[in-house]
Amino acid sequence: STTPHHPNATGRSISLSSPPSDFAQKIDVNPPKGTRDFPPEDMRLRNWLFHNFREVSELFGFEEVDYPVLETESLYIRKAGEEIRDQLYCFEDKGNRRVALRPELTPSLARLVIQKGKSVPLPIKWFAIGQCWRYERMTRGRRREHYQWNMDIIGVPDVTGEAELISSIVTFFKRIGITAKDVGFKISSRKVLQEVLSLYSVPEASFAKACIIIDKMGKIPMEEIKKELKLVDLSNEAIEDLLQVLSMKSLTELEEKLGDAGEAVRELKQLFSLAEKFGYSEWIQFDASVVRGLAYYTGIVFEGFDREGKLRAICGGGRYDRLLSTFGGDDIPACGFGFGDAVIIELLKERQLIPEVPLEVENIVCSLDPDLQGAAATVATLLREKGQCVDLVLENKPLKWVFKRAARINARRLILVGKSEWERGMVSVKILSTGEQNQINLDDLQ
Ligand SMILES: OCc1cccc(Br)n1
Repeated sequence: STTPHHPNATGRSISLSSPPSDFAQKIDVNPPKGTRDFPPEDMRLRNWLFHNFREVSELFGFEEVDYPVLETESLYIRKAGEEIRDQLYCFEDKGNRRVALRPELTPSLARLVIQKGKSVPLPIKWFAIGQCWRYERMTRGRRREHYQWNMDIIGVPDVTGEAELISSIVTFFKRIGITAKDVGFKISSRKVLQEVLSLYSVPEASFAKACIIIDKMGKIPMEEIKKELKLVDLSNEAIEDLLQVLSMKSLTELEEKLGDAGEAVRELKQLFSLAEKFGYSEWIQFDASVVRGLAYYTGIVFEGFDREGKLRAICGGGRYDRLLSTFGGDDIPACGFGFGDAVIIELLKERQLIPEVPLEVENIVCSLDPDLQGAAATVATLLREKGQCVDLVLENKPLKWVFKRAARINARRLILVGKSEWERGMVSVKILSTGEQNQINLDDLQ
């Protein structure tokens, strides 16, 4: 070839068919701010986590669904002052449509349920694992994407729905070695808030906004909380009473305040009674301060927390009986939860429960002679057709290189295709853990 050869940064010679000025400027090899790559080792851990999400969901009889990561922006436009709205990853597409990268999965679920209408019998039990996005100023250096496991039950009005969902999360925790000593669930109901506010004839429109403000308790100063509650028309008396109720940690105390006639107390008592029957009482506690930060919750709300108090909420969910009707659908009761892929990994690291997820390849196959590359391919195919995993050495490499690769990929067997054996229809099989080596007839290879 007449084109000049220039060694590039890696020392490999490449033929520069065009003048050096076109030589590529090195790109930024990192992913966009706030996003992650999943190289093989991380991907194996993520697959392990998602496999457990899926196994539990299927154990509970839920069906997997998925939706586009891109949705119409209007799905998330709620006027309750939610953080998820402030951080919406939204833009106008080339068709002048306002679209957004989904910040959560529940609105997509509501959209699909309405789309399916009567063709899907109730109750619907669906689960999904999907990447969700937020555009947060990188000042806080937080992630802009995470994967969320969701389970939702549509069409069950009673707290048996929430009890079932919490049971599924407890089942998940147990499967990965997390116990009630590591994690608990704080449980309350937005009906507590509703019943307190109704004592002060607070307008319905203020309810969702008040919830979002209260969800910021512990994150912003109490004076700021009170100021914001005043701005949504709560009187000082209502605010003081509300804050007093929100500090309650016992259902008995709550019952003394609200009486036992209201839905809030009745539903919470029923949920704690069901928890006994499911066998997860030691995992849950009443905590009136839990309201969660999504505007559409209408009843029971819960969040999983690490008892050492070092991490952010592990998961969260609750009842959202009005969401479908706000999208123009029928008034169908619903409950669900979201479980992110990041905090749980931080917890497993804290507890030294990150599992070993090694790469495991059954066979590495290589030819000892360049003329036997085809024979090696035949052997690889024969094994693969029997369901055996094979790493086929694709180039003519010295044995030292092959052994090094076999160790790196954790291969159990090395299959060598040599001239003299091949002529007798045989290959050499070496068990790498013991060094035991035998010549095997191709027909007996399995
Ligand atoms: O949990 C709120 C949330 C939503 C989208 C992306 C990330 Br990271 N976090």
